[in-house]
Amino acid sequence: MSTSHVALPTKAERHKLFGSVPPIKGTKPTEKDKMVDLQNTPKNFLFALDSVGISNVKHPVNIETPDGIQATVATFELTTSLVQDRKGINMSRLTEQLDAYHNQGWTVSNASLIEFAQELAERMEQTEGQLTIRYPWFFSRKAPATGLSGLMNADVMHRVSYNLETGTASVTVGLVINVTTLCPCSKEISEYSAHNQRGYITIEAGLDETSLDGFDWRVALLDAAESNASAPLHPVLKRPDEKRATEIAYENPRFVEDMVRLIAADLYEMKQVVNFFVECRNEESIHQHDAIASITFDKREN
Ligand SMILES: Nc1nc2c(ncn2[C@@H]2O[C@H](COP(=O)(O)OP(=O)(O)OP(=O)(O)O)[C@@H](O)[C@H]2O)c(=O)[nH]1
Repeated sequence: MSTSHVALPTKAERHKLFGSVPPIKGTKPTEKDKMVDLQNTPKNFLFALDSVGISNVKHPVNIETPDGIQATVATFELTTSLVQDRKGINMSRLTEQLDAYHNQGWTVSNASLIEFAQELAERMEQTEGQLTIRYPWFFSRKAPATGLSGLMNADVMHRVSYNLETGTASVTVGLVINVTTLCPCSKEISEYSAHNQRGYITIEAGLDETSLDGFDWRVALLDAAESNASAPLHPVLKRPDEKRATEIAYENPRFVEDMVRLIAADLYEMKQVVNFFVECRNEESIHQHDAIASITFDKREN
């Protein structure tokens, strides 16, 4: 029988039917100033912590880029250090600060992220404020022969921390970008053709915070990845472009090992980069598995 013409119980009755019950008359205080503040009751809690906070916070943001302000959606991780004699941090203050910045028309830049991390430490009454932001960054890309353009994107990571005791900031940035890699071995041994694949390049770089003026690290890291690949990817390719892109890859064969070494060389030469991590993962087209290579390097130790 159809229920479309039958009068249903009210919504409140329906909720009751499905098990909802009214709130009890409780005994615990409901006013904030009468509630126990567990987080701030001092005691020896055995250890200080490096980092405590919240992750996976999705938020709209405006990002400062070389092509102007870009609106995107970012995922935040907001944390602070924690002293030994406090049980916990006041976590609500993290999203409270994010909302305050958003309402003031915040534009994300390296300087404003450091300012955010410093304010986080002050607001949370802890030594160090830390935040990591990840977002898709869009940039224009022209086809190699016709020059037709389209938008590409790379996944960007920007991590900053600010230490109130030393008054110093630390900055780590990163990028994940896809490229074409063509197998040197396959090119060498085959009568014709060479297998090629989509490579996933991950770069993370610690930056010297004092030498960043005029340095757009997104553009620099993107160039390090793409200029050392067999070929970059393109959103729009007509036939003359496809021919050129295919030939460029054939002219520049790369193993995963070649990729990470060549990118490492570019990062080694960037004076703003202090230390770095590079990984290349190829989704092999002649195997079911991936090929991987990585390097971690610190210029201060080498
Ligand atoms: N420290 C801590 N807080 C948690 C945890 N899980 C949930 N919470 C959060 O506790 C928060 C509420 O506590 P506070 O931020 O200390 O609230 P409050 O003391 O009223 O805030 P202030 O007025 O800023 O001092 C909520 O945002 C919860 O999400 C946890 O594992 N550790």
